[in-house]
Amino acid sequence: MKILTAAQIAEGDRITIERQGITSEELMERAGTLIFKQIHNRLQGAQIPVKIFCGIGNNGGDGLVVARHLVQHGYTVEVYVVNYTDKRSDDFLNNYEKFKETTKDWPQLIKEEDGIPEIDQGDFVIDAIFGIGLNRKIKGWMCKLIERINKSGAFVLAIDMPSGLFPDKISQSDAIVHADYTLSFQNPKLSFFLPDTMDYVGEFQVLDIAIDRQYLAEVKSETFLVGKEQAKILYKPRKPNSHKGDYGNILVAGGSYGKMGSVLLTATAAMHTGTGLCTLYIPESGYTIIQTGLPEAMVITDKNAKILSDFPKNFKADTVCFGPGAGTAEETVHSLENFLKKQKTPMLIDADGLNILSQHKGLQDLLPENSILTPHPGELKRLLGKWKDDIEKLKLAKEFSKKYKVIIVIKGTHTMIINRDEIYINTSGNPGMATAGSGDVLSGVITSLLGQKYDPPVAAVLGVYLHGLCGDIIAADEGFEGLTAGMIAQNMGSAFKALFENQEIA
Ligand SMILES: NC(=O)C1=CN([C@@H]2O[C@H](COP(=O)(O)OP(=O)(O)OC[C@H]3O[C@@H](n4cnc5c(N)ncnc54)[C@H](O)[C@@H]3O)[C@@H](O)[C@H]2O)[C@@H](O)CC1
Ligand SMILES: Nc1ncnc2c1ncn2[C@@H]1O[C@H](COP(=O)(O)OP(=O)(O)O)[C@@H](O)[C@H]1O
Ligand SMILES: [K+]
Repeated sequence: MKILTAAQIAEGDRITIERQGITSEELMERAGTLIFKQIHNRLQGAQIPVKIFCGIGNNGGDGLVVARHLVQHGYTVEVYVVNYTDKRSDDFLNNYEKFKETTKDWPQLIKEEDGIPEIDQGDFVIDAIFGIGLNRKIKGWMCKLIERINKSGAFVLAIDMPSGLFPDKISQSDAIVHADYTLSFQNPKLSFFLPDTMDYVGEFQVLDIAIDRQYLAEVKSETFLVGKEQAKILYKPRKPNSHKGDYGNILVAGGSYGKMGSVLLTATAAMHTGTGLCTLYIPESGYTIIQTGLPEAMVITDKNAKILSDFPKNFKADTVCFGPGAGTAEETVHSLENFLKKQKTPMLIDADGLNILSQHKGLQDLLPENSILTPHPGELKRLLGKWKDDIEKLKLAKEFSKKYKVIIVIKGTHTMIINRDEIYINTSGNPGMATAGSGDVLSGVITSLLGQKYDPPVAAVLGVYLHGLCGDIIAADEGFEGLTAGMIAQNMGSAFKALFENQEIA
């Protein structure tokens, strides 16, 4: 699914109105009615005090539609218009009149701090102050209103977006509604997925308001959401008439004394992702650990007992994963440099491999084209330098991706795959995966797909999705706390199976 900018969403509304031969008020009625139905489904007529705060634009208009339906269905509703200016939108005004006609009552106007009502913990607050039209930071008494909403402890439902949040930039103000739930129209917004802003959104659901399908199909976006539907079509079925040589001969290089488990996890994950042949290149002291832990894999040992210092001269792999547990010793820098010089096909660099690249920037020029880097935020900061906010982080990552012709997988709650100007936002995974070694497993999954000749951007996008999906499948049985990286590595097969099953896990 595409992530659209505020301007593209507004254009979608305009085209929909034109092509469907409806008025903008009818589109607003459609949007507001869908929100009402969701609320009505949840509340089932319960007499919870509902307080709706409406701005004076179309987000406020949506709020008034919801308010009218709630009143008509017998809910206890207080409607407030956050009247910071009298320049109200036409569709707001139409619904303002309609509300009065239907309910025989005007909403209450808030024009200053004194007019802000008390909000109790037991209230159900609907935030319809600002949506995608926010174009500057919120000032004055409206900050006090937002502060009161946030401090109230009431359940807060945001319409389209929490007020104060921009769809695709970061607010420098803390006057942002902290929603428990957001019901958004048609396409989710970028800020729903960024670490800086996602907590304001709470849980969210996207409602289909039937924006023109042709417009949605044709509109150009460089930011995409990856769910099961998108991941499924990337999968390449295995052929009956095939042998292990068809599924990649990969090399996993890394490990150091005390950190041999990392490469074991990586290689185990690769084997369970369908790799034909897997060889590990590890310090000599890891030999027994790996041969016992993963009998399917072959092992070549470095001459150094505790760290990598060299590279396997007479070994040719389809792709290489370098870095898990490797450390950053001078000898290991030399080892990575040799791999980079020798490997002509895209490879994957993770963990200490990335730290070495950050400390020895000259090595970045040696990265084979379309290699994949898989940093967590700490590793990314070392690689790119500091950023002001998540939007600048994405800009820096795109610049790095273009300069070095590589793909960057920024790991996190919503892992983002950066391929030049494109961003793919992953939707699978859960907090149970915030556990030691789950990143090592991801490296094994993506390297395996690279070895199976998936195009590097596809290997990254599909690998990240499957890794998260596997985590979700395990968490469904074991809970978040019970989930370990080893379980993900061992159970990757279940993620492939779930790609083609109907039940909704992620
Ligand atoms: N056609 C329709 O009727 C539809 C309406 N929708 C709703 O329309 C919303 C967008 O409506 P609008 O474009 O009217 O914008 P908003 O209702 O989000 O904002 C209203 C106006 O406030 C002003 N403003 C922006 N930032 C401000 C600030 N910090 N302080 C004071 N004033 C500020 C701007 O002039 C803006 O146009 C969406 O979020 C959604 O809720 C659509 O999503 C669905 C279709
Ligand atoms: N809250 C979360 N929700 C979804 N996925 C998560 C969450 N926390 C961590 N992950 C995933 O787990 C992995 C953690 O990787 P990383 O930080 O490198 O761990 P390690 O270094 O221990 O291997 C990443 O793929 C990340 O996206
Ligand atoms: K809102």
